[in-house]
Amino acid sequence: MDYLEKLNTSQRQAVQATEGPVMVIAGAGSGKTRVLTYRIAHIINKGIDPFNILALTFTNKAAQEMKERIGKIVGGSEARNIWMGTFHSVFARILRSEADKIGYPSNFTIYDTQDAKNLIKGILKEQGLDDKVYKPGLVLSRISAAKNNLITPQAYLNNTSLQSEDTQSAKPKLGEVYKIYSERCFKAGAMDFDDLLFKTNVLLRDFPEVLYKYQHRFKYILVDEYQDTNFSQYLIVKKLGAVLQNVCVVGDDAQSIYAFRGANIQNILNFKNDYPEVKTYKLEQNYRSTKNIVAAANSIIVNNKEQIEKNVFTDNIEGSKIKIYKAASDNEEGKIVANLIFDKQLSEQAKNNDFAILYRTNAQSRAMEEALRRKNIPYKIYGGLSFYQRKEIKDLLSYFRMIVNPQDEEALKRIINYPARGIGNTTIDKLTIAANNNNVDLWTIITNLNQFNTGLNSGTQSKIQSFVSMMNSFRVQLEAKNAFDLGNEIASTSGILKDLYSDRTPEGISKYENIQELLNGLKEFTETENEFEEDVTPRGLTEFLQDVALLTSADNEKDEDKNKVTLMTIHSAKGLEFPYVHIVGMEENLFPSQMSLTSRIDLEEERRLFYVAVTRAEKEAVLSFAASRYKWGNLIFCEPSRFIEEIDDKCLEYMFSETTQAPRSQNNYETSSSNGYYSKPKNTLPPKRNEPPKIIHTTPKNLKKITPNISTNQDSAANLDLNVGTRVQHQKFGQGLVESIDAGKATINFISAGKKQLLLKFAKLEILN
Ligand SMILES: Nc1ncnc2c1ncn2[C@@H]1O[C@H](COP(=O)(O)OP(=O)(O)OP(=O)(O)O)[C@@H](O)[C@H]1O
Ligand SMILES: [Mg+2]
Repeated sequence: MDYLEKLNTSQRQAVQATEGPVMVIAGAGSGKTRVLTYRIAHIINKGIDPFNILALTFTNKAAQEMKERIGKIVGGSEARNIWMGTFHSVFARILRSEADKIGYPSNFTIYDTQDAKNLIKGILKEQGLDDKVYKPGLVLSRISAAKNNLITPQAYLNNTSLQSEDTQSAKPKLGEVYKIYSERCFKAGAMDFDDLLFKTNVLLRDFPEVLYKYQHRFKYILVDEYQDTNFSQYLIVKKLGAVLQNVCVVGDDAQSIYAFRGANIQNILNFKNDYPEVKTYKLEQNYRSTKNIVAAANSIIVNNKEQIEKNVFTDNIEGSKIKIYKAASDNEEGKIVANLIFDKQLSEQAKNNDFAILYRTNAQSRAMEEALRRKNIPYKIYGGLSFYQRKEIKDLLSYFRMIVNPQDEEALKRIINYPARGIGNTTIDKLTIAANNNNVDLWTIITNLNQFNTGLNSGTQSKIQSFVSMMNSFRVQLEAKNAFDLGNEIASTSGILKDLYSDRTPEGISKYENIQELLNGLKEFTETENEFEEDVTPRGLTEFLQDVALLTSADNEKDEDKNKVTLMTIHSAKGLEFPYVHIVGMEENLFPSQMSLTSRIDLEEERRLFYVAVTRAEKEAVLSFAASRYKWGNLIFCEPSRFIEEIDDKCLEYMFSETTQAPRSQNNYETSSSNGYYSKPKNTLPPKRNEPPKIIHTTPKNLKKITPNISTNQDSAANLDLNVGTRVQHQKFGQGLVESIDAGKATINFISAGKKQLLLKFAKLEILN
């Protein structure tokens, strides 16, 4: 039990109190996430099957890291079987296996924000509503808020206060848009992100046997960052934990920063009401940061009226003060930060990945990126447009999506005329009207053109028909081909590769390379083996899409990104830590943001955000602000943020004086080369283009190869008398029911592990009935 020695007394108590409800509300860096990690390891060491543990984290990457750490403590490969991930990814998995109950196909599509907005735009157009009044983003956040509070479209329409609120804001039709939006998603076999939680709630509410099953499967439930759960998430945890009550939540009310997305700090207070027996543990020692940083953070957060009182101290060193830099402009701020990072790397032998630059809004990254490039400092940006949201990637993925689920209308609209095949917007509008009039989906219309009155001429009809036959030719291969082979075929046959190859602008070249990168990803996905040699659950496009749809922006990190400076918004930095943290844009109207200045509640949320930012730092936090910056094309003058003044003066060091406009380190500026351009880092230069397009196949290095060991297992397999309906026991997957048998392969639905396809000649199965 030596791992328990790596915890302080209260951490250890929280880890060892495995039975019954437990809550840990404690300050930043006090080891809450560490407690969750060790607690899970401890539960496994007590003999609980990892399949019976549900752990919900803020990103999938956090889940991955936690699993690795648990794996090191408990040994073996058991940790991989824990049900761990974000709320969205865990419940998407559960919804897939229960989809039929709520009328969805198990291969339902997950609409991202962009798909959802496009759908809303389409609905507004059809309904003749002005999208300047009904701004799609705003409509979507209203729908999202309704879903997260479990308000159905019908309940929305019946709710007089919601209705009058909408009427007052000149948007009386919002309820109807919500209703049509939900119907369209359903018809398209699609769920948006909020649906993943909303429908889970519906499932657990309307199907007692399903609720019972998961209540008993998840014997232990753990939630990190509990302060940022919304009502929908709160209710799922409450329902699942209601019987066994082994629910452990950890969080920090001072770090609640997602109220704008429906997170509800009340969930912490509710927890005590729901579980009167709850054991609460205080963690007061910060292990992350220097005394100076902890003192600064404490002095920030006391300005908030609404908070649970906490005492946070640290035994770490005093550390240097928090330095504050002033820049004349946002570009100069970028240069200052890049120079400071450069200098620190020299003086402290710091690595690139020891640094993070945090900002309030994504737009601020530009000035930082430019300055880092000038100094040849490698960096990576989290958030912003992730790889999978780039246009060319979404186009190809839309082909995949339609092949898996042909009802997926947003995917269909993206690709029916990409690459161009003469099917214009008017045609798509006509098809949409026909679909709505007949209450069917678009795919039904285009596969049965002669049965519906679409008003399209025969030329257009035949173009649509060739699109349909191409898609059908892909669809028939879905089961037989692996993700890479089929994906590769689609990229060439659809004409996407050719289209992008013909574009020789730098953007075109980079798009082409992105597609190659996606195909490499498919190759790797295809070749990654399932853990057991008998497990031949296919790795096709269906499985690939399931993995991709739920990646959060923090989950996209590639190996080559490991040693880079991190640029991210403060929101996405939650839970992370870095030796050196730069918080930039410390200006009024930017941080705190303009929108927050009218109410105390919003201002307090901004202050919590600042608290989160400062507490990411281990050794040093550096603040900077610009005296002017461009906003919407206009130069505006800025005042330093009020948050700077709120920090205890003892913790601060001002690196400028009001008379000298420029900061001290100005002399270090690198002058730009004579033509005013900087050179790009070598690895981003486009490749030479005199060779024909070529897809590069990478094979992951650490791939283990199967050496089938037929002789030892064949005999036992031959003796097995398996039939559909036979109950079996597998050494790792536990109990399951045989659903089908085909050519030496059985599809078995395991109670804990879900559906697997196993090769019978290898599978060590025991028959139970
Ligand atoms: N008892 C301990 N001994 C040594 N290091 C510890 C101990 N507890 C926590 N740490 C370290 O302190 C750092 C902060 O811990 P952790 O990330 O778990 O804090 P947290 O409370 O989850 O922070 P946040 O509120 O930012 O999410 C980590 O690097 C962790 O490994
Ligand atoms: Mg944490």
